[in-house]
Amino acid sequence: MVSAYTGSQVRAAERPLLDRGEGAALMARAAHGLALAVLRELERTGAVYGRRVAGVVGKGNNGGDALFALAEIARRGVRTTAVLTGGTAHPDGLAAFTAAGGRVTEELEPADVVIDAVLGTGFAGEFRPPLPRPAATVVACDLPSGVDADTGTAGAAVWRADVTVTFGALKTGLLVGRGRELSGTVEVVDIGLGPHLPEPDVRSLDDAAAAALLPRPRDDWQKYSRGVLGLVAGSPDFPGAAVLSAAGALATGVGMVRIVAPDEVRNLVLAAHPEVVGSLEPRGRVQAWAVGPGIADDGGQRRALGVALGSGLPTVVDASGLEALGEFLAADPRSRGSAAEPRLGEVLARIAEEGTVAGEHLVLTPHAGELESLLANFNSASDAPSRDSIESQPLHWAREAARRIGVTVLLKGPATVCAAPDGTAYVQGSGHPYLATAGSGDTLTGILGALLATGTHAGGHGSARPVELAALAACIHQRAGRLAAKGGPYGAGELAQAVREAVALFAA
Ligand SMILES: NC(=O)C1=CN([C@@H]2O[C@H](COP(=O)(O)OP(=O)(O)OC[C@H]3O[C@@H](n4cnc5c(N)ncnc54)[C@H](OP(=O)(O)O)[C@@H]3O)[C@@H](O)[C@H]2O)[C@H](O)CC1
Ligand SMILES: [K+]
Repeated sequence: MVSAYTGSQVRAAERPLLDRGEGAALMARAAHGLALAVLRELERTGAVYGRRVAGVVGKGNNGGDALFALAEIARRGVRTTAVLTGGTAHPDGLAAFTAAGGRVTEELEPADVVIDAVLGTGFAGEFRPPLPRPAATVVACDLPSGVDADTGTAGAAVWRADVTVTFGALKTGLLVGRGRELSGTVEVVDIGLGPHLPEPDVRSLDDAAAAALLPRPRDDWQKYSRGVLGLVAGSPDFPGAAVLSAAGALATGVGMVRIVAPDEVRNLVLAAHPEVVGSLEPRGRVQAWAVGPGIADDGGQRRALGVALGSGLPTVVDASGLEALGEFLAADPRSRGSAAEPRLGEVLARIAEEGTVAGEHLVLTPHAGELESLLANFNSASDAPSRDSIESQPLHWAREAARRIGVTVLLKGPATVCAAPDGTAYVQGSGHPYLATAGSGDTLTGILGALLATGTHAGGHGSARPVELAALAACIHQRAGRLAAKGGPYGAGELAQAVREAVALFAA
């Protein structure tokens, strides 16, 4: 499991050590880690001796780290220079730098590697780098200067780093938003903060954590104990969405898929997957629902949405299902209140056959545009975010939507953010650009539906939270995207085989 922390969490973790007078030791560890990373970059591209490294150095401790690192690098026979952007600089760092032969310059001198150390976690407000980004390899000290360590937001001119060497713990802002795009390869240097770190702000599943979460069938289970997924998907205009989501579910592993769809859609699904059973209206018991890919604006599928939402079972709502949900929210005057309430449950109680409450078992899987409409419908329009702000602050808005609506949210984007109503959040950011293809989302809905059916009910794996399974679904989907991309671009129809391979990797 990868854990990430806000800038303030890391600064609070440093506090007891600084109070014990260990600030210089912390900075020495940070600087040493940074120096090693820069030396590695030099070695990767040739010799070390005689090369040139320049620092763009601010007046705070971030600049201090860089000056100590430059001093260490200079002792390896590298020519080092520094531009001091704040007029002053960390006094001990500057003394070490000049003692090692480093030169302060007015202009940035040509260099093989440039260290970006204008600002670190002390950054607040707005920032425009004092110089244009050089063509050299850029190594960011702690984080690219001007990236907000908590949110990942950054001004337009903030430099893109090739490598970011971050100290003490991974910062949330390097996982999401522009911070993710600007940080390049991220390396965490341990400076001894471990015992002082709180619960992480966000987590990300690595392969081991994904493998531990993956529901695995037991020898003595039959298809019903493995879990049955009810899939409400496809319409005469979009029959393929049903085929792709069924494929995603089957490739992930589930006891059975029951599809609720019009005849022509069912026939198509059955032709591709004869093991699927189906009907026009919801029939038979299921352990989870997946609702929405390609559904039409007709009474039957609306009713099925109501049945799913009213069942109290784990349910993923995607695509057209989200539109329908948005209309329900908009139509109910009680959904137009303050930000914190009313809860979705009050609205759903009217549309469902049985009363229900919203809860983390409902997983909405919007992209930024869909979340914009959902929140606009849910709130008084005045404090609903624009699509742009959702895209620049995906973690904030996924969390906020989960809290306001009272559900689990999987927000799609360059990095997928999964958030539960209590603020628990996961970020999965290792997809492949080819994954952005028509039908890819339908496959994801199938994957998540299967995980909810097998991973949350009492007869199954049982203990996983929907937010964890949402993160696992994103992780499987992204791994599948990378596996499928080996041979070049692909259509979503080819993803299912790669989903099976990804699941096999995690199950091994
Ligand atoms: N604390 C430690 O011993 C360790 C710290 N590490 C490194 O330190 C930085 C954080 O250092 P800090 O000095 O707190 O802050 P910065 O260096 O990031 O920036 C400080 C100054 O920048 C100015 N500032 C803030 N926002 C802006 C802005 N938008 N534009 C321009 N300038 C800005 C601010 O000065 P003001 O006078 O304007 O308030 C700050 O003084 C951390 O990132 C690590 O790199 C090590 O990890 C080791 C231990
Ligand atoms: K920096």
